Amino acid sequence: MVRPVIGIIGNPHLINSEYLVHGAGEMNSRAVREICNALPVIVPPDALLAPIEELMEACDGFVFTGGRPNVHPKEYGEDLTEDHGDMDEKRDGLALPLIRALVTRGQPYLAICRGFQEMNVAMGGSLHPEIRDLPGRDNHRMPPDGTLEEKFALRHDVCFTPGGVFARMLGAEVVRTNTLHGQGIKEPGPRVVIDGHAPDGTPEAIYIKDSKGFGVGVQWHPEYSAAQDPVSRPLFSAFGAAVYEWRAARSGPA
Ligand SMILES: N[C@@H](CCC(=O)NCCCC(=O)O)C(=O)O
Repeated sequence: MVRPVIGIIGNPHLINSEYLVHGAGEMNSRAVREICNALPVIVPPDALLAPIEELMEACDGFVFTGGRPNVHPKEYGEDLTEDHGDMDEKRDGLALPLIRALVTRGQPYLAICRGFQEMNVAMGGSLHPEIRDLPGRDNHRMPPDGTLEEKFALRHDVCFTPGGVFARMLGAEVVRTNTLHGQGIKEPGPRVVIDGHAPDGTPEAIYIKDSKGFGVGVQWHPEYSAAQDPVSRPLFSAFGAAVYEWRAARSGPA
């Protein structure tokens, strides 16, 4: 059986402070393989190496992964400050136009954490550089120390719009998630629908109004222990079903 291909947008990492590699968390590939039943392919986060037109033909769907560097504020019309932390303009240069093209085409994608923020910016929204500094907001950052299990521990609820896209897809109006981010949505893009919030009001789940295809973004990390998590499994399953439908519509049943 020829499985659909899901492109997993990677991140740059320096090995020994000198050797640049492009990679993505194994947990993303595992969720794509085990739940979506698709072939995971890690995509270099550089549009010069992986032009989006070629990517959209080579892959049936995409996962926009998390990443420590932030989206450059110039992408939403703001000046860079120290608060914005590290940047990755090459990834911005691939992810933002790719998301816009996927929305236009109706090709499936799942946006996670930085990917969620890229989705909002790509569609005309803005970000706040440090949401824990906002009145009434909690600290959503990854614990600086501890085990991976502690860093990805479930730490807050997400409340979905009753009867909305996420509530129907995940079969619940309130779910429990992890949280590993410092930035967050400030203003949603004109077509960005915020369908889920944390108790402190932080946007946690979005989709694009009047989209032709499957495309959702989550601020948390559903890829962690996805096969065992009651929220992650239906999320990746719905994404996988959309990718299979895309593949079947393009070239017959996979
Ligand atoms: N940089 C953004 C997005 C956060 C994110 O994607 N976190 C996952 C990586 C966690 C880590 O390696 O620190 C933000 O901080 O909001």
